[in-house]
Order: sequence, then C-alpha cells, then structure tokens
Amino acid sequence: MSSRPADLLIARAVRRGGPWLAVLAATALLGAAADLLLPAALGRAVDVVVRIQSRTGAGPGAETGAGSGAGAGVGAGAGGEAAFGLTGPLATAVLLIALVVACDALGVLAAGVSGARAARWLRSRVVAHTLSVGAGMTRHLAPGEIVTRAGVNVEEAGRTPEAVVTAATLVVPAAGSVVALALIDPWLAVTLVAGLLLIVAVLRAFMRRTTAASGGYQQAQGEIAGMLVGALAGARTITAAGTEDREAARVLAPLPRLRAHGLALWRLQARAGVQAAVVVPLLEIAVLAAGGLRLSAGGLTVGELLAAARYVVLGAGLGSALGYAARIARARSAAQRLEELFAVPPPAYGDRPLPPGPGTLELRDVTVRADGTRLLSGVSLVVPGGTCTAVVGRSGSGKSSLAAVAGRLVDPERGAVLLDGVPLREIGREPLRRAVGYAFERPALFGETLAEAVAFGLPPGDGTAHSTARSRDKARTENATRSRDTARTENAARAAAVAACADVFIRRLPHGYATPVAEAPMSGGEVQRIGLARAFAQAGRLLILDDAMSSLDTVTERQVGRALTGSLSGRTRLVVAHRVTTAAQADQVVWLEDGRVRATGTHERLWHDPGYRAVFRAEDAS
Ligand SMILES: Nc1ncnc2c1ncn2[C@@H]1O[C@H](COP(=O)(O)OP(=O)(O)OP(=O)(O)O)[C@@H](O)[C@H]1O
Repeated sequence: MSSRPADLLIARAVRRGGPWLAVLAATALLGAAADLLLPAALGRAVDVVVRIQSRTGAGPGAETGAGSGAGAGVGAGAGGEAAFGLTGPLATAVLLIALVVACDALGVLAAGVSGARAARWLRSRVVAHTLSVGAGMTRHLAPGEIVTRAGVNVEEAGRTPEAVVTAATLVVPAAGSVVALALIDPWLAVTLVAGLLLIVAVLRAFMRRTTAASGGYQQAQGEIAGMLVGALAGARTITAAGTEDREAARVLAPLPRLRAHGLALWRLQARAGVQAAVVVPLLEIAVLAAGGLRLSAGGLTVGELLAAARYVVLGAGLGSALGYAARIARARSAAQRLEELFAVPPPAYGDRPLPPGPGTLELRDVTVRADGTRLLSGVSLVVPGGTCTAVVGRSGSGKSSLAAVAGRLVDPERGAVLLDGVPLREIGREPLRRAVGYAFERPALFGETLAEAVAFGLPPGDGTAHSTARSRDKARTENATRSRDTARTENAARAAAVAACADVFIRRLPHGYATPVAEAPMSGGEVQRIGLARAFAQAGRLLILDDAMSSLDTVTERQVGRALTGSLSGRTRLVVAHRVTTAAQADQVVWLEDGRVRATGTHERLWHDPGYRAVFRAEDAS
C-alpha cells in the first residue's frame, strides 16, 4: 500500500493538536534559540575573563606574587572592571538557562495534550467509520484485528505531533549552528555541514527500514488479537472439546514473526544509534581540530573556539532525532493500517424519503455475491404490503441472504430491491432504518436495561419540535413534547414486548424492565424474545425475521405467530421459517433452492410437491 494516504492521515492527526501544537512548536523553537544563544553568551564571558587577565598580567606572573604596588592598584581596578564586564554575559546565560528549562516543561505538557487530541480524533474516526461500514468491515478483517487497530495503532499514530514538531525543530539548532560557525569561521561551518549530511543519510535509511519492520510487527500483533477474539467467541466449544492447548498454539502461531520483527527493530535502533554515536564525536574532533589550527594561526579567539565547540555539539544534536524518527516510522506503519480500514467504504445511502405506502417489498432479478460465491441468483418476488411471506428452503439455500438483501443489510450485485416502489439504495438511512425492523437468530442486546434493549433504535420522539425551538416558550413546549414522545416510545416498547412474549418473563424479574442487561439471567429463547420485541417496536412497515424464533418453545412460538398474524398484521412480514406451522400461517411461501426461487405459492398448494415436503423433513432431521 502507498504510504501517501498514511502520511496525509498523520498530517491531519497532527493538525488536531490545535493551539497546543503552536505551544509545542513555540517552546521547541524558543528552547532551541536559547540553546543557540547560550554558547555565544558563555564564549563572551570567557573572552572577558581572558581580556582582563591579559590586562592585569594575571596568570603565571601573578601567581608568583611579582608586581609593584602600582601594578597591584591597576590589578584591583581591573578586577572590579572584570566583575562588571562579566555581569552582562553571565546574567544573559542564567536567563537563557531558565528559558530552556521553562520551554522544556511547557513542551512536555503541550506534547502530551496535542498527542491526546490527535489520538482522540483518530479513534473517533476509526470507530465511527467501522460502525458505519457495519458487517461489511468484519468481512474484510477479524474483529480482534479491528479492535487492535482502533486501540494500539491509533495510540501509535496519535503520538506523532510531538515527534513531528520536535524533529522539525531540531533542524533549527542544526541550521543555526551552521550559520553561527560560518560567522566564526567558514571552514568550521563546512566541516559541520559534511557531518550533518552523513547524519541525515543515517536517519533516512533508519526511517525506511523501521517503517517496514514495525509494519510487520503490528501485523503479527493484529493477527494474534484477531485469532484470540475468534477463539473467545468459541470458548465453550474449545472447553467442551478440551482443545485449549491446541487453540493457544494456533492463536500464538504468529509469535515467531512478532519476535523476528521486534528484534529487527531493536537491531535497527542499535545500529543507527552506534552510527550516530560515532559520527557525532568524530565531527566534534574534526571541528575542534580545524578550530585549533585557526586559533594557533591567530584567526580565532579562545572564546570563539569554545563557542564553536558548543555549536558543533548543538548542530550534531540532529543525531538525537533518532528516537523521534523511530516514533514517526511506527506511526506511519500504524497509519497505513488505519488507512486500510478507511479504504472499506460504508454503504452509500440516498436522500429520498419514503412516500406513504403499505410496505410492498419487491425484488427484481436480484443476484447477491460474497467473496466470489453467489448466494442468490436472479431472485424476483413481490411481497404485497401488509402480508406475511415465509421463506423456506434447505440449509444453505440462501434464506438469510434473501433476508439480508430485503432490508439492505447487503446490496445486490445485480438487480434491485424496492420498498413501496422506491429502490432501497435511494432511500435515506434514517427513513430506511425506521421503516424496516430486523430480528435475528442470535440477537445482540444493546442498552443498559431491558427496557432500553427493547427500545434500542427507537427515536425518543419524532423530534420535529426540537430542531426549531429557540425561545423559552418553545423550549417548554419542546420539553413537554419530549416527555410525551418518551412515554410513547416506552408504550410502544412494552406493547412490542407483550407481542413477542417477552413481557411475561421481564416482569417476573425483581427489577422488571429496569433490570440491567448484563445481570438479566436469560435463556437463548428469552434473548430471542427480546430481539423480536425490539424488531416489532422498530419496524415501521417491513418486519424481517431471520430464523428469529428457532429457540422458542412450541407454545411461545405459536403465541408469537398469533401476534404476527394479529396485532402485527398491519406490516409487511418476511419470515425465514424452518417450521411447517410458520409456513402454514403465512399468506405466501417462497421456496428457495441453491440461491434461486424454486416455487412461490401458498403452503397448501406447495405441500402437494414431495420436494417441498422434504424441505421440512430435512429440517426436522437436522
Ligand atoms: N459471506 C459469505 N461468503 C461466502 N459464502 C457465504 C457467505 N455467507 C453465506 N455464504 C454461503 O451462502 C450460502 C447461503 O447462505 P445462507 O446463510 O443465506 O443460507 P440459509 O438458507 O440461511 O442457511 P441456514 O438455513 O443454514 O441458515 C451458504 O452456502 C453459505 O455457506
């Protein structure tokens, strides 16, 4: 994958640092400037001392105590002058040191906050995008992989603001040192530039190799997480089969690869560290040697040589960018993995509203394909508004695929699905999701309490009064409307729970509808009933039940079946059925075989066909 989108993503994440980024850059630049000025201030102080010493004749002669009284007087006057002359450079040096310390402290804070903001932005985008793609995302990547990317990789990519800004500001002392050395002596500057070019070459090679190695490391990490989450989903099966050790070995299979990439990263870091560690002192020696020669030739003062020695250390500080380069490299490979998530497009919704209608569902020559396999081929059928259609067929015949395409959980590769004459692709997400309710064989329950689990997905009210209300009166009206809407939602959810035979067992719980979902002791059939209630409450005009009653006992199934043909009969119903009773209650039956419609008609008519009867015998036998 090209690293360009990843680099763009990093740039956008860095920008999320906002004003803290400016603080980070300002403290880094100010600190660098103070660092640059410090050698000059110290050099000046040394030169003042040397000048005073040479004027007073201090040094070897003074140490021997030689000198006249007048000379001593001159020495005392010069000593006072020295103290006075030193005050300026020393005070400047103290101020500069204080500035460096303050910049360091503020820089740490700014780095932390800007990094946290970048990570928050990345994480929100990853989560929102993953959920908007929905089931399509898990067809591309295992859930554990996705979680690793949203967690670990987001953290790595989010750490970039500090690394990028600090690495960029390291250029300032390097460039400043070159300029300062050029002012002292051009040959010293040339020596430093040669050394810096070498350091940049080391850094570039290090970055390239580290990006590749950390990509491999992160991939192995994601694979382990993906397989662990998969294994946990089947934990009961693993325990029942007694295959824990074998599973652990399977989950940890990428471990040798992880280790190899980890070692490669350490090796790269060590090698580049050694290279930088060799180049920097060599550079210092080279500059000092050149400076020493110039000093002996009278072209430099001692203070200038001292300043030059400090400038070369500052300039070669570019070598300390190694740590930042490693962080940027890891962030780039992490950003590439995030880009792979963003590359999976969410379903595009239209903007058409649904006109009033009975809920007539029509499939026109629909073909559905997944991973190269054809799940449905040229399926055409009409479910008249307000009627119930049962979808039957042997296991693997395409019933769930038909249920999925009928409410746009997947899109057909060819053909069209229409609700009341409007192609599903053209309907806006909101009206589509309000019009269609789904119940599944193994529903996932969301919400804190059972009441919320049943009402999940229901709008608290129709919201029309909320959006325009501005004045206080309007706000009061809005609150009243909201309370009315909430009450209406609760009533709708209760009525749906009654129809799905969930109300009976919910009310038997000590806290009834207020029971936290996580603490509600529910059987598979009871969970299915909550799922059914949720779908009954949500479905505006089309209700799709995909094997949603498989765990219900016969009595409960008959009761729910009565609700389907009674209180819910105003809606169009598409019911994937395995039992004869469900098919017999439906207005029409669609019989699928190998992803095609084998026949359509009433159950009574189809029952004459031995093949049709065999579908139910096969279901009973399975
Ligand atoms: N994502 C997918 N990729 C490839 N093949 C798939 C995918 N989903 C389903 N299939 C295959 O498509 C066929 C139809 O699956 P579908 O779930 O629609 O059948 P079904 O009639 O609902 O089966 P069952 O009654 O056992 O639930 C099956 O052979 C299944 O293995």
